[in-house]
Amino acid sequence: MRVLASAPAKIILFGEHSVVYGKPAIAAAINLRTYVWAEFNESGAIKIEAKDIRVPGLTVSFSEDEIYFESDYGKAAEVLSYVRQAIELVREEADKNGKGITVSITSQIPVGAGLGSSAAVAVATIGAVSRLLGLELTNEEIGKLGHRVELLVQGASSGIDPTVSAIGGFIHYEKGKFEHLPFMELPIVVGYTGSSGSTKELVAMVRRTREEMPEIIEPILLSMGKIVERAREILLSDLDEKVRFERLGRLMNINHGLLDALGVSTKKLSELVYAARTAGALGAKITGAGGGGCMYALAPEKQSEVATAITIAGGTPMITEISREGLRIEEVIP
Ligand SMILES: Nc1ncnc2c1ncn2[C@@H]1O[C@H](COP(=O)(O)OP(=O)(O)OP(=O)(O)O)[C@@H](O)[C@H]1O
Ligand SMILES: C[C@@](O)(CCO)CC(=O)[O-]
Ligand SMILES: [Mg+2]
Repeated sequence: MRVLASAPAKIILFGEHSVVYGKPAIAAAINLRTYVWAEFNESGAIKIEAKDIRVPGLTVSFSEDEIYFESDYGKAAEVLSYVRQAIELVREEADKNGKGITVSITSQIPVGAGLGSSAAVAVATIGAVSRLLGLELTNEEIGKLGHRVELLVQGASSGIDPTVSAIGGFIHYEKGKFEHLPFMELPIVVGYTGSSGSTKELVAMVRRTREEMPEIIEPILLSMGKIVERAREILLSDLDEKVRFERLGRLMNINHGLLDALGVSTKKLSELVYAARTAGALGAKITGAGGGGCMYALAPEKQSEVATAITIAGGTPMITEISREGLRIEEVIP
């Protein structure tokens, strides 16, 4: 039997980092996906084929007639830890530790770019392997297992990324609980800096700063939570669309400034943010953990101008749509 599952990327509209400290956040699934095939193998081992992930620490030596490969096994194993933990959690749930499983991954989501590649790979793996093992889990339950995977690998995770990847759409999230917001098309442009950041390291860095100067960092986190409350009110209001976007844009700009104050922006991210605003975006901010990766801009009727400005500033624009669907079982071959 072979099973193919897929799970989407996400953007965090408001509230990354503060959500780790129990504040609310708003996120949406987007139409870039990670695909995972799962099947049994005869060896009894877990085998992971990650087709588009770079292996760190690989050295290749060429002599006259031979090629030698050396790899830093620690680093190579670490990069696959989300997938390994996802498979192991499902095997524990299914109480079927004995069978070998091969998992094969292809992904459209840039890695370490704030678009939730870690959550999508964990959720799609759990989806495929749980179906292979005959477990009947809801998407919400799979999102919770995805959260456990992120906690095991990163040490800290709010759970917003695996939740939105599993259930899809547009959500308000707070302390493990989510609420679907009314589905709406948002005129956004995502700008990718081309560099990456590690969520594990960025979350740890914010934690250290908060421990060092709680009286300064706590009010910033509180303020981020208030931004989310206002944004939720605006999204649920019957205000005219133009007014709604203007207000959301202002909140995005404040949220970006606070993320910058936490130290998670980079020169390139801020350049893309300012380029987008100059080209007419109503608001622009980092999305996800930062340290590289992506920003997004809200740009009604200005999406192509903003995309051009992001390109000129050295980034890669992506005009994405919100994905109603979360985890999907694409194929089951008996
Ligand atoms: N296609 C993939 N195959 C295997 N592992 C992947 C894949 N995509 C992502 N990962 C895992 O996720 C890690 C990146 O996760 P990280 O949380 O640091 O960034 P992100 O999820 O892309 O961004 P953010 O958490 O800010 O949304 C990679 O180092 C790798 O371990
Ligand atoms: C930085 C963070 O808030 C969002 C990463 O997309 C981490 C998390 O919520 O787990
Ligand atoms: Mg992640």
